Parts: sequence; structure tokens; C-alpha cells
Amino acid sequence: MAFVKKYRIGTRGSPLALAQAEETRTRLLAAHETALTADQLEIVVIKTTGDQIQDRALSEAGGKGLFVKEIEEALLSGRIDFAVHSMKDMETTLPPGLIIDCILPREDARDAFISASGKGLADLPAGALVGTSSLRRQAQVLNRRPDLKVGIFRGSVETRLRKLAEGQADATLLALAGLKRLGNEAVITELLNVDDMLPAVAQGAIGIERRADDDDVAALLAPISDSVSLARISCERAMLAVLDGSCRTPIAGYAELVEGNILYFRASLLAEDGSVRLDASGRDDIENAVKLGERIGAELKTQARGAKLSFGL
Ligand SMILES: NCc1[nH]cc(CCC(=O)O)c1CC(=O)O
Repeated sequence: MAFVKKYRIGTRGSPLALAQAEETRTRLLAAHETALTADQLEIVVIKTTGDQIQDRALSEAGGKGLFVKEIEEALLSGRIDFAVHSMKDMETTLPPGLIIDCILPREDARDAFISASGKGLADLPAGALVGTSSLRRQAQVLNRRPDLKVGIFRGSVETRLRKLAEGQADATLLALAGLKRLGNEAVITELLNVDDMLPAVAQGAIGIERRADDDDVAALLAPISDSVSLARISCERAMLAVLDGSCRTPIAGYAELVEGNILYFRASLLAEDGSVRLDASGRDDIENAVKLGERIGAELKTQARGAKLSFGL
């Protein structure tokens, strides 16, 4: 069956967002070969409130939703047909009428450490400043190296690399996935394994949001969705939903496929200053991805209450 319509792909305008929209377009054209032509896919850039906030930590300004609201409005009003997102930046609930059931094959989810001196995280001198606005990265850095300092570091991947080069911090952390998509891997000092820096929920995953009742777009997207990536992200996001991941809580979670059809899931909750770290992990069949995430989320919640951490849980 050939597709006849033109489709408008909504995205933010950052270089990373544009690269992800372009990847989606390329995958769609490859998946549909003769049934779809390049001129049927138009990329539409949507400016979001979040893109305009440069001076505060995202968590203080109002959270993840700020990057997504205008894009979801464009979907609901029909101005665009589907939207490409970093799943890491998405809330666990979507507005009524919208759905994400298409996840592209997930990129490597690890964090990259980048220092001006070329020293790794373990070798930075005491007192060195690690610039990152991610509470999850701040808390894990301080948990491992209480002698370091952390500070807010915002802006696009390019802006942060420029700030580092200017000496505004001694080191920073960025998702490997973003650096790869921008062709910037050469700047990496050290790749952190997930035991040393547990990734953010859904880090490295691109998801495509659409109107739930749009069967034509559903058929268009179906062949580019990766079922294992979708299960991993569903597990991680189910954990986040249980903890109701308030933006002020450092939370990490990583699900991976081990031994055939088994998902192995690790999650952590930290105090902002890194002084406390709670861990939980478990395994289940990939079919039970959501249940596994919910179970680990509930376990962390119980631990947090027992530890009397002020997570509001
Ligand atoms: N919050 C910004 C953001 N959202 C997604 C990515 C990277 C790409 C990804 O995780 O898929 C980044 C930058 C970063 O954390 O380094």
C-alpha cells in the first residue's frame, strides 16, 4: 500500500533535535522504499518555552514539559502529523488523545565524561568543578567524589562544550547518544559504564508521538519501531511513573536485554547532595516490562520512606 498524503514532522530546532528528526525521516524512507517519497515528509521546527530559558536549572523553571507543550499543541491542532522526541525529556503521562508507541532502535545509553585536562572522573583533583544541570549526574558525581564541586551548566550540547573550552568548568557530562548523533564523539575523555553513572530513564531513545486515532500515521510508523527498545523504555518509564519523578529528585534507571527474553533492570534514587544512594534491581520476561518497572519503583519508594529521605514519596 502506498502512502499518498504529505506528513509534517514536528521537532524542536536544536541541532540534536534536527538530527533526530532527520534520522526518523531517513528510517521512514528506507522502511517504505517505493511506498513513500522524500517530498512527502516535511520537517517543521517548533520553538518551545524550554528553548528560551537559559539562565536557570530546568528543574527550577518548570521541568521537562516546557520542551514539549507547544509541540503537543501542534499535534492536537493538526499543524503537524507526528513529533520526534528524546524520550528522556518526556513526562510519563501524555495529554489525552496522544500516544507514543514507536521507539527507534535505542542508541548506547551511557554518559560521556569530558574534561578540559583529559583526566577521568576518578582522577580529577579535589575541588574541581563539574558543570552539569542534571540533578541525576550531580548527585552521582558527588556520591562517588564528595570532594568535587558541581554547578549548573545549561544550553545545547554545543553551548556546553564551548563553556567547557572557555574554562567555565573543569569537566562536564553529556549523553553519548547526543554526541554521536552530532558527530561529536571525539571530544569524549571517558565513557562511564552504567555501574559508575546509571543513565537517565530513556536516555538514548528517540520516540515518536502521534494522535492516538490516526491509523494512517500508525501504519507509517509501525515498521521503524523497535520492540526491544520499546520494552526497555516502557520498563524504565513505569518505574519513573511510580516514583512520580518530581524534577527535584535525582532518579536513574536502566533496563537491558540479557539471556534471550529477560530484561535486567537497575534503578537508583539519590539525595541531591549525593550523601544517600538507594538501589534496586530485578529481572523479568520482556513481556512483563511494565510490571518489572513498577515493582522496582515500588521497592525504591519503600526504601526511601524507610530512609526518611525527603523525597515527598
Ligand atoms: N536533556 C537534554 C537531552 N535530551 C536528550 C539528550 C541526549 C540524547 C538522548 O539521551 O537521547 C540530551 C543531552 C544530554 O543529556 O547530553
